[in-house]
Amino acid sequence: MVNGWSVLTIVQLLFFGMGAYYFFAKSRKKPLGGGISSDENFKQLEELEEMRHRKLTEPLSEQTRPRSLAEIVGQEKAIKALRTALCGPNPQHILIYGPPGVGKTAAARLILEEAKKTQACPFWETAKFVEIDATTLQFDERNIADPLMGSVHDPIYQGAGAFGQMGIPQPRPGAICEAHGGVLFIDEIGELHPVQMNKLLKVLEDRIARFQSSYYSRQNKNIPSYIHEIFQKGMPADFRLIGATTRNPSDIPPALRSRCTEIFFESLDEKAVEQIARNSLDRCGLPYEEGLCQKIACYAQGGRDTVNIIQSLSALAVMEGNRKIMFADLDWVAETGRYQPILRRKVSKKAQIGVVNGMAVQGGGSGTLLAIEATVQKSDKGFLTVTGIVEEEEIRGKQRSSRRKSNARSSVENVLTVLEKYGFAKDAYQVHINFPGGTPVDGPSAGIAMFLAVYSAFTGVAVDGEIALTGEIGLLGQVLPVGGVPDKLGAAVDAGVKRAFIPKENWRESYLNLGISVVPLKNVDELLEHVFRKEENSVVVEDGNVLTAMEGNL
Ligand SMILES: Nc1ncnc2c1ncn2[C@@H]1O[C@H](COP(=O)(O)OP(=O)(O)OP(=O)(O)O)[C@@H](O)[C@H]1O
Repeated sequence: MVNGWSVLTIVQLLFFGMGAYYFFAKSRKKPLGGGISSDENFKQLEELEEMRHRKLTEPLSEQTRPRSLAEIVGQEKAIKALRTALCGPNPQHILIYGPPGVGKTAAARLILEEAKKTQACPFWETAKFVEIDATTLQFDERNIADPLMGSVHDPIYQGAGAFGQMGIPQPRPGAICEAHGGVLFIDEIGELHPVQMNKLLKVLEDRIARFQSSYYSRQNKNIPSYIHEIFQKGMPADFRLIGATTRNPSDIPPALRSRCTEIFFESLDEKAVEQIARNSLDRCGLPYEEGLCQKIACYAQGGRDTVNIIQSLSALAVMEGNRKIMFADLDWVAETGRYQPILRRKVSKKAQIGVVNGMAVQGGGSGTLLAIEATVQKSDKGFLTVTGIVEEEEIRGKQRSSRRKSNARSSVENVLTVLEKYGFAKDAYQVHINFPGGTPVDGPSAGIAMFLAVYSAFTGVAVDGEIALTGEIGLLGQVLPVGGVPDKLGAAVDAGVKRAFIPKENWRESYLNLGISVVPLKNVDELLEHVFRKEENSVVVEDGNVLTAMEGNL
């Protein structure tokens, strides 16, 4: 009996086990949504999990990324402006301009956390920083997928799932909704398609994301109430925008600019690059030869270049088993990476005839010094040659574009007219003005600098090498205001300029703290008075120290 019971029990258990296995195996084979069997699903999940565990070491660029605003080097003014714009009780939308690799993205990534620490700031602890790169956003006219603005997954699509079968359109929120309550950072914002830009402007205005679909009907009872609400009232998209760009402000649509606080990141000077190199090398933990950071600054334009060079140096040290990074290693990295030594122009202490330093702004809004050379020779008939400038400019309008003679070229002609007041006869001289160095000059702000160069060449009086100028010239010799003066003065300070001349209307009290003498001008008479009045001219011009434009070694 006992044996009979146990045989029956064993048989029953056997049948039960087989049944359970049958059902289990069947359920694994049962297709999931999208026609994938659960076996396949398990397999894919396992592969994903394995991929997640397989990690390479953290790249140096990650290790050296600034972790606080204090670690962003050489951008003190811009960081202060960023704090002012975002960390107060009423945060603003922001546009950040600047050359590549100088800390724009790094600063944007840190500013929201900084704002959260401020008492009055409206960002919640959970506020998100959502980052998107405009160069990767392909504009899709059919609006099937839009990671920025969001899209609607209509029931006609394959894989629209259970909702699709019931004819329900499904709104898919984009980055603007994800960033609700926080910050939306759009890198390279200047690359947005004009249609995307217009949609973004609308969202900044309304702070709502709207969704539309021809499959949506208010009467459709199948549609869940939350989807009805999204179609009827939109989805909240109240965020602060931070856009970063390497383009010039004039390339950004005025409608966007007018809604944003504009902040300018500077190109990094040698000292800043050295500091970034020192910080990064310290984080690598490898000793290095004294003076290596200064040498890195000869090759690196900005922070990204610096970090890349150090990444190669540390890899080389590990590969060759070196204990210390040496100059020779840097030479090898520079050679194989095709890094060119950077010419950081310092002004010459020598006074020169027909050579002056103009102050200019280049792409991304950073300041630079520009040499301007002039020669004047007696001739039977007047002749003007200008080299190194943009001869013609294209003006692009909405409907059409047109070309005109460049502002710089017209400005040279103004200069010669003004010089007539000083005894210069246009018809009796051959004048050649040159802008060496390959920086394209396309604006009128070199007016007074060209005037001084030609005046010097015409009179044979040398100009102090440690002065620099910016300002448009009017036909009556007035000095007219120009843009970018703070950046221009920054570049003048870096290049060792002692006196800088600017239009009176550009004057600001803060220029008193620059450590150089900044002189405001109303007209070119004042300029000549300041530059050539003996007692004010700090440079004693000895004969052997005077060069002409042709002899001058710039
Ligand atoms: N001013 C700086 N101070 C410290 N590190 C910097 C600075 N600028 C750049 N770096 C380093 O270079 C890396 C790249 O800089 P970042 O991405 O912020 O440049 P960017 O200005 O946004 O350039 P892009 O316009 O090309 O996006 C940073 O992660 C950081 O390691």
